[in-house]
Amino acid sequence: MRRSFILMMDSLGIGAAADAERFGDAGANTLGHIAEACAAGRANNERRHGPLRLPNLTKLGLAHACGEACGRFPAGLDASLVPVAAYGHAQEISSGKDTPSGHWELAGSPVLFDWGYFREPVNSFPAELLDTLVQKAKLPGYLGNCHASGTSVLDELGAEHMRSGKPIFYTSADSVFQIACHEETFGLERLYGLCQLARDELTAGGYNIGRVIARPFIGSQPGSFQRTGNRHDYAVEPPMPTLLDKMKDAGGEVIAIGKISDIYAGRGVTQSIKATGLAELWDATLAQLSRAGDQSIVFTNFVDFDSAYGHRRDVAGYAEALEYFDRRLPELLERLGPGDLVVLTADHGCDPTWSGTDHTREYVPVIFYGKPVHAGSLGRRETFADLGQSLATYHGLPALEYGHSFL
Ligand SMILES: O=P(O)(O)O[C@H]1O[C@H](CO)[C@@H](O)[C@H]1O
Ligand SMILES: [Mn+2]
Ligand SMILES: [Mn+2]
Repeated sequence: MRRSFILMMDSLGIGAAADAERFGDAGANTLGHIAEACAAGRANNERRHGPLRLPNLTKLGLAHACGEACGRFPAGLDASLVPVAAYGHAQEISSGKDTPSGHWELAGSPVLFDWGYFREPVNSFPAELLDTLVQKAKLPGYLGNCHASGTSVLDELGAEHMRSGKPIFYTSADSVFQIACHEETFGLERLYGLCQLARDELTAGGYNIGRVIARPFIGSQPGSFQRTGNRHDYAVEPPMPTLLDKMKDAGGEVIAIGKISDIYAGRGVTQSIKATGLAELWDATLAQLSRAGDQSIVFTNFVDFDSAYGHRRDVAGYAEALEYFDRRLPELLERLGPGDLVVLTADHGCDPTWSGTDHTREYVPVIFYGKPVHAGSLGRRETFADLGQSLATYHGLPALEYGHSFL
């Protein structure tokens, strides 16, 4: 029985990529800087303190991969452990450092074209697009129309949104059109309808925008507003066939957990399972140990690293989340069958010590663990697609257009 469990640790970069300068990210290092802050006692909160404790991830070679990627072993982690998995780091060939690019490239479909972006910090969106949305969705107007952090924008405009019924439109350095609306006063279904309309208008208008994202929230006043797990991404489809497509076409299973199905616009997914928060994402993943059949890919996106800690520049929170992830890992590793493969990777960086609130262009970890894999260093991989190509090889699927298999 051949099965792969892909654990996508969203935003866990392990060192500035060779082309990071182009993104203003030379020197960024998500894992390295978190470890450094922890070791220096600068990442304490009510639940964690002191050096970063990741014994299980270190045993799999995460720290060694980071050391090879950036030339410095992450502070406080155990360099004497000999990794029991194949480990390395991968460079991204896609033009952007966004979530779809990272996920699609991993699956053999890099984004070699440039996305459209809304670059202006204020008045970011074209007036004709906004006018069309107001008119077609019968809106009383809109708020925002700027670059913003999705939590700060709620503190600034959430109350006005509740009073006026005007949706909050905002964007970031990513190719995104985000819409924040109150789940109760505006309505969740109405928000989804508005996002679908925005998706259609952006596609028809040739704006080349990767995603529209519904950002529903609850609460009654600034400071108490909270985004909910009903976030929904409306992505365009990957430009070429992916590992997921090939598995589905071959009659196998592709079980997408969390945001995965949204990110691939449903393409190649045979079953989509919703889960919110690291604990639920882990539970849903582990449940597949006894459910997924032969020739299946179980693919989980652990989004919280990115959305709850990376973008929020919350170093202690990110460290705490990594330690939680590390504690759950044995529940999977100890129950693997002889044909099970565990893959750990990331889609980009989001260094919580870096300026701004955007992603960072970094190498991502490549970790393959299981009986079919020889432990040891894989070194630097030229593209994330090497992961997908290796999985295609493992499952006996037709080759992907990009990537070299290391299996
Ligand atoms: O600040 P929030 O809303 O979390 O936005 C983040 O999430 C979006 C998708 O990755 C990006 O635009 C990024 O900036
Ligand atoms: Mn991401
Ligand atoms: Mn992000």
